Amino acid sequence: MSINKKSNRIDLDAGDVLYHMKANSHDLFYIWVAKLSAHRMFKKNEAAQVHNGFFQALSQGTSVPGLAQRNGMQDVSSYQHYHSTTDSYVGEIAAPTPSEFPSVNPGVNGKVSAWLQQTHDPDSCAQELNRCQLELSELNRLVRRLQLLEGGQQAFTDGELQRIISMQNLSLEKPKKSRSCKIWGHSRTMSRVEALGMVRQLSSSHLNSSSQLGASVPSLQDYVPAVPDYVYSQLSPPTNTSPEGRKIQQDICSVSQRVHASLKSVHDALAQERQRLQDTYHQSTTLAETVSGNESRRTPSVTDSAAEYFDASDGVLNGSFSESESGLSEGTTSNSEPEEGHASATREYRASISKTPNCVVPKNTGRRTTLAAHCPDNAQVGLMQILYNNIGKDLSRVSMPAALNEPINLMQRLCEELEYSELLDTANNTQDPYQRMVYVGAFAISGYATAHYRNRYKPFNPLLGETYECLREDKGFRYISEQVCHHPPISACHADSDNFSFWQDQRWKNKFWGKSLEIMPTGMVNVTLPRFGDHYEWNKVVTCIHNVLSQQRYLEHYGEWCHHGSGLIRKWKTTIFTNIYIFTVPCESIRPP
Ligand SMILES: CC(C)CCC[C@@H](C)[C@H]1CC[C@H]2[C@@H]3CC=C4C[C@@H](O)CC[C@]4(C)[C@H]3CC[C@]12C
Repeated sequence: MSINKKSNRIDLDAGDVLYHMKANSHDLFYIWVAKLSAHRMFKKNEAAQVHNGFFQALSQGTSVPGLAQRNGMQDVSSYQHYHSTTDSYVGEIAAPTPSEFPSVNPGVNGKVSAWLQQTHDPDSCAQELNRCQLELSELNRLVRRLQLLEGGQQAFTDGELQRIISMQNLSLEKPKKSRSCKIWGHSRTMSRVEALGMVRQLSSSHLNSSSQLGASVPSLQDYVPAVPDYVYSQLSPPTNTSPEGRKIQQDICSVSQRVHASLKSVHDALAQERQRLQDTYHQSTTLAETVSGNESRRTPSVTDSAAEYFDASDGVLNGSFSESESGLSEGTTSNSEPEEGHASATREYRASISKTPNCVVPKNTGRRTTLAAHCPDNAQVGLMQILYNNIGKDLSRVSMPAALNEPINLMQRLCEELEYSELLDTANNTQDPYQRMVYVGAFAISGYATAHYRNRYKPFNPLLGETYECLREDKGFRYISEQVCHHPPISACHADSDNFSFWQDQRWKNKFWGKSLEIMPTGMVNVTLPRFGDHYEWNKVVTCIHNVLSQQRYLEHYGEWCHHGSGLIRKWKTTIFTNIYIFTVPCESIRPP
């Protein structure tokens, strides 16, 4: 979690998802921060506690608290303790010392806690059980009311029971073809005394005090099966027909169904967790067989960096790290394929637009079609190790191996945002202002088109004062840019053509979250269309490099994107999930008077 007091912002890294929240007032901000901190502390303790339970269970070979319920309720006391601590939001149990679990090393402990932290909703079971307890109290109340209604008797005494049994001529012999006996699994006939004892216990102790209900649940389950249906049902023949009685019966029915549903969901959740635990266990044992000596490696802590790009340093390659660690092995060869595919698609597209009458595209520009140098294979670069060695440091000061770089700098990369400048040409030749806006909007997101293929290398950070110029005769524009600030890095650029002018000065802010890296651009992008005198302006969305250290690296672009055009003001809310879909929702469209 990171907070920004000035802007009342809270950023939360929840593993797969990053949440960005902004409180409307300072008070609200402080309340949120206090609650989130309390929650985080609680979660930490809870993880330590459950973790503790798991290891105790593993080392002692007993069942886990909570699961114990299903395994015959032997461990009810520990379950209740766990439950009560989660309720009161107090985590009194400290993480176990390594000596408590001699068989488990700290690395594994850390992994298990991390695993537990990722559990979908660890306290949903506790909530569900709480709800269940309330429902059972309600059920108890309803049953008692029904009893009162039916005869004003709260519980059966020995004498009363005997009287009822003799009066009603109840049979304590098991009926031969009874189906109910199958349900409870009884194979012998009960004696009169046994039946009376059980019914008495059931009626007096378990249906009496609602406050004890939680504690009595296990014994209720123990006893209820002991009373065969055929005896119990005969004790209270369905004589009651009053509307209130019927209503209570209906309520009992619906509350029981809810209890059943709650218990079922708890059961499902626990079964799911069990499965997950099993899977993780299998995975880690297979991994442990292939990778050795990983104990000392920890996940890097979340570091906040106001800086952006790392200067490259040659020869810092560390070939000793495993492929899985560097996260760059996969796609080394396959990566070229999509690049090629993309290049040929681009060529085809260019060929198709060159046929359009509007565009005059010189066929042979003499420009190179590929970069002079190939990207080196950076599969062996141990990013993890580099980050470990620099935990807590400002990442902008950390030297990164040049093998991580593509052979272009950031200003060149920014020039690629003009790859689909035909959209602006078309906009400048479109009469309908709304259509123009659409073309400009399409151009604004076209800059992200390569994001899917380009997530393995980073551009070089330009030096202060470095310039880059690009003449695109084929597209009819010229582009110039300069690095105007080194710390923080700010690149300014300007492009001109007959159909448009384009300029931007972007400052990049980075946030490293441990698993992902967020790039937050600040500054506006501007486009003017000379034919109509339109001026469009928009901000850039956040680019997030997910799984920055692993093989499943992918880029995601998200955020609110406001797009203003002269004559029209349109706000778009845009979320772009690279490789999946681009989702743009126009929020407002106002034509000023
Ligand atoms: C080498 C590994 C570890 C990291 C790779 C980082 C790559 C994917 C990062 C580093 C710099 C990033 C670029 C920085 C700035 C911009 C401009 C923005 O308007 C669109 C995204 C874009 C173009 C980013 C795309 C992703 C990017 C290229």
